[in-house]
Amino acid sequence: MKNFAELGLEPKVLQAITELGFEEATPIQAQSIPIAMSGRDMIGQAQTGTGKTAAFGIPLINKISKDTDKIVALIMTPTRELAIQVAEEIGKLTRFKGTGSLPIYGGQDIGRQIRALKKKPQIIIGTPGRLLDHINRKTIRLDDVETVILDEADEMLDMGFMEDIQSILKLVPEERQTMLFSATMPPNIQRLAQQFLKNPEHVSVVPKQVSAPLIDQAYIEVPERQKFEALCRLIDMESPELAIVFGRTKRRVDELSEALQKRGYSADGLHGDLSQNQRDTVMRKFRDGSIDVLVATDVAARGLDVSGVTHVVNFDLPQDPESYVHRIGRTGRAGKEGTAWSFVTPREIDHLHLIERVTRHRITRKPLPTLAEAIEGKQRIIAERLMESIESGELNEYKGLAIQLLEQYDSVQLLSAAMKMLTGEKGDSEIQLTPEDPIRVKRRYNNGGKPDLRNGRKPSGNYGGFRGGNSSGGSGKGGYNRDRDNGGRGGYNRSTSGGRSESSSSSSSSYGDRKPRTNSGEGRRPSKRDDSYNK
Ligand SMILES: Nc1ncnc2c1ncn2[C@@H]1O[C@H](COP(=O)(O)OP(=O)(O)OP(=O)(O)O)[C@@H](O)[C@H]1O
Ligand SMILES: [Mg+2]
Repeated sequence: MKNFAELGLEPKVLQAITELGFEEATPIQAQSIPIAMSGRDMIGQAQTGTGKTAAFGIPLINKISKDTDKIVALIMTPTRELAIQVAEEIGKLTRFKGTGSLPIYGGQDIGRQIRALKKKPQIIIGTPGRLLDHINRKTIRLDDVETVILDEADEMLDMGFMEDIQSILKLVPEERQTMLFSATMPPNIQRLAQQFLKNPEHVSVVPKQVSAPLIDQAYIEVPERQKFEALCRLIDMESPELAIVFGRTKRRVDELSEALQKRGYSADGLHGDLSQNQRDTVMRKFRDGSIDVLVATDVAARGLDVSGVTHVVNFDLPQDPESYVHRIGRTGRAGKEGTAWSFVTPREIDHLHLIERVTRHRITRKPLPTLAEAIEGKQRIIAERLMESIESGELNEYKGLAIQLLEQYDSVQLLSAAMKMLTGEKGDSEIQLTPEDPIRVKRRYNNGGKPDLRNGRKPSGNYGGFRGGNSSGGSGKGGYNRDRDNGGRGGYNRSTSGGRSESSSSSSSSYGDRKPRTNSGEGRRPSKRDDSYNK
């Protein structure tokens, strides 16, 4: 583990890191920062939630001199939400240095962006489509850009941004530093790297397993028709702090979030067909904890960093094993533990085995939570809420009536009735969701071999597969393993308590939907990508 102070960063950057509560550099940070500071091009791969944003953000900010009013750095991300989230982290890191930065993404009023650009930010964080729009309008000039960062590069290419990225990169002076972060290294990423990076250093934090080790993974075999009941029981039993439930299609997400609300859960849905405003509102509520369950399509699978997400539920299995890794990676971040549950219909068991094979991780089978477990979980929460209420005081105005009631009824009986009401039972009204077809194993995976997760081709070159995949071309060491058994958290710690409030400032989240890889519903869109995210 490396201390940030050993990396030779300037004091104002170090101060910002301390303020963020980062104590030690994560492995990807410890390896990337010195290379980035040397000015070399680089390619980085590491597991979800291990701090890749700061791995490029810290050296970038360290490098920028304050006296310029030109755009000297460009960060590209696949979705609007990520542009905003990365901009926020950059904003925190530039706090003492005062470097200006601005997110530029589709769905936001372009006039407003043009006005903000007049304030001369030095770092632009944007989605490719909207960036190109500004470049064509000449409201963004790239002539002075010295550093380019591609975050989630494979995802950007998957979404059909290859041409946009190429057009943008061609406009950046050749004399520059380029850093590319990607989960996978399929041939098209390698081509992009060959075309635009100069002799890049590979940094790959190679895990034994593909997914983060702090995520407990389980599955429940459940018929399609019983999934909703299973979800309610699971939520009751586990009482997550914050949970993300992934559904396969937009219709599914709508139906599911509505059904959960009907049953009294504090849930809301997120997908690419919602208006920008609705998406902002849902994300803000989720970040500040005023909703506990976010039901989402894969739009929320990548990069999203919300602290306090203790549970991820795959209500529907994802099509790709890779998507599974990204989805569950929304929990178990920054050294915290998390739990991932997947619902698997009997016909999807093969698909689950495929996910296990590709991720090299066994997913434990667990029984459907029983009604008794669900009720017990619910009651535990109610008891906690009652105790919190007692501690908060302010009960005086209720006391008179309480005394009266106690004269009439037994205290246990009274309290039980109150608890029953508090469980928010709105009756177990029969809820039926429109069934989804089971996922089938794609032929390309059926060879029992190790598939290239993107292109159905064997990985070529030194590296393939997931972030930090099975073989690495990089200088990766033992990876980002936190050894639970010896009680150590070999990982990294935040000194501040973190918690929800930390991210609650990120009010204006917005998403673009990704090009779905599903075979139904939103997957049927013919276009290469959903232009709503960028334009
Ligand atoms: N050195 C550190 N110490 C403690 N926390 C950190 C450190 N670096 C980053 N974090 C925190 O870890 C969380 C995850 O970071 P980040 O979003 O950059 O992960 P990522 O590797 O990009 O994940 P993904 O693959 O999902 O995009 C963030 O909340 C970030 O603030
Ligand atoms: Mg990231």
